[in-house]
Amino acid sequence: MPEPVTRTVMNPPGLLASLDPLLREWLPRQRWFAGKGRPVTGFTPVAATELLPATGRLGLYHVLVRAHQPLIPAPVAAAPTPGDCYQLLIGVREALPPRLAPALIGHVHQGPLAGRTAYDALYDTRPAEMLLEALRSRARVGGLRFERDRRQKIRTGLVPRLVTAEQSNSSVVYGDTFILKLLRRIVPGVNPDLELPLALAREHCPRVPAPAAWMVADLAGETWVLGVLQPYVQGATDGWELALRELAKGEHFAAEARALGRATAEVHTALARALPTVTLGRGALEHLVDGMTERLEEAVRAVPALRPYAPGLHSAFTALGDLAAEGHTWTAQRIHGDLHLGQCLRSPSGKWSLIDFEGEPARPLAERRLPQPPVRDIAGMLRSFDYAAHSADAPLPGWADACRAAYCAGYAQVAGVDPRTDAVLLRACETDKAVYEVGYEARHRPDWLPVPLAAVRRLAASHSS
Ligand SMILES: Nc1ncnc2c1ncn2[C@@H]1O[C@H](COP(=O)(O)OP(=O)(O)O)[C@@H](O)[C@H]1O
Ligand SMILES: O=P(O)(O)O[C@H]1O[C@H](CO)[C@@H](O[C@H]2O[C@H](CO)[C@@H](O)[C@H](O)[C@H]2O)[C@H](O)[C@H]1O
Repeated sequence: MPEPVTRTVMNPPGLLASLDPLLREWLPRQRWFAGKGRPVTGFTPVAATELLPATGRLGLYHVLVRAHQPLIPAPVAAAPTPGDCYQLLIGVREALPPRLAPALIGHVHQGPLAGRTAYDALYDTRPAEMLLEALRSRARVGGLRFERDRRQKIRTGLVPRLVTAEQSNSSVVYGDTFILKLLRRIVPGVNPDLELPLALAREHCPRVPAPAAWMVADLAGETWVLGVLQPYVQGATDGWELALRELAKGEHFAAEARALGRATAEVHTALARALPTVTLGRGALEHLVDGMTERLEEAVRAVPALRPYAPGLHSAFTALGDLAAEGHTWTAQRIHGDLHLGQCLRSPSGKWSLIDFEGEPARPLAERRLPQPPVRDIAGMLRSFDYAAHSADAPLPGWADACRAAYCAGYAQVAGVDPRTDAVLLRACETDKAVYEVGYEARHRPDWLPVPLAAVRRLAASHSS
């Protein structure tokens, strides 16, 4: 039985001074670090809570820290503003056992923790168990508040393991029953990664695992969402893996794409019931077009290889602006915001679920919570089929086109409207997504840059022709 969190010391003295030089080195190397390309020059503590004192065999600290990054021109598009706040769970031991070697942050040489070893405690069993216990028992620990939906039973004794897949955040699976996503870059306010799954649960939408518990910090009159616990879809394969597997076998994926289209439409329909929808008139559409144009300009500054295609890409946005000027309107609603094959899980029985409603991680929270035309999500999925086709060792001609058509047809079956009939909007959204991907890949995975760049070339040519 994991012990509940019992001891809290807010802002333990000297903690950050001990860790500062180590975090400067370690933080930028983390996959989930959002400020890539600019050095970290220091930290401001936002809140630190001692969960276990370092006097014992294991010291444990929950730390919210703002990373200082100098204001130099950002190397790629949509770089976050300086001073992003990160959530860390830091363990401190005399020495690390070999199983925790990948978790090493460093050996502390100064301050009250000098002589000890700091590590990312999410890799460790006991700290992960303590988090689950805190969620189960609705604990309050300093400024940390753990909440749960009492209708979902959370058993004790579930064995934790850290998910090692590439992620924007960090997740721990408990006994193949629950998965806790700890958000890494955190912001104050309502987080769509909790808000939307809760809204969908209220609508009894079976396509999204309903939050079982969540963890927040109450700081200076604001609530910061720190983590969400959801039922774990056992034995699931994500759409990206599955698509690549089928491609490797030379198989088509249209039937699954159609099912994914239906699942997306079910989620959109439920979101439109659960949360307000709005009509986007001329002003709002001009704003949308301006946003897409700015994003393109920013991406061109950051990735000069985009420059020759900018006029062709831009024409997709002006075409949308022209329709708005003619008086066309669109309905907007809350959407997923960053939908791609990796956000779709297929259970062994063939049921598709959608996960990760955080939206595009680099966008400001307020923007991520705005109602959007649902075609934005569809554009994301269409791009994803293209990504998969480009990532295959042996390309299958027509594979992506067949998936794209089947996905739209599946969507139309449920939603009653085929996204392809909205060609100008769909094209603008797909172009915007490809531009976003160029920025994303340049920052996180430069080797992947050719994939969205190939799409950019195609999209630019189709707009200018
Ligand atoms: N409810 C779930 N059931 C099974 N696996 C899940 C579930 N939620 C997330 N995962 C797995 O964890 C990974 C990361 O989750 P995700 O929400 O996409 O995190 P991030 O925002 O960090 O990318 C997913 O790719 C998926 O493999
Ligand atoms: O899953 P996240 O919320 O972290 O989303 C980010 O990372 C994705 C990659 O992991 C990125 O998606 C891009 O690559 C996918 C293949 O790995 C592809 O299926 C997507 O279509 C493509 O956009 C996503 O853009 C980014 O926000």
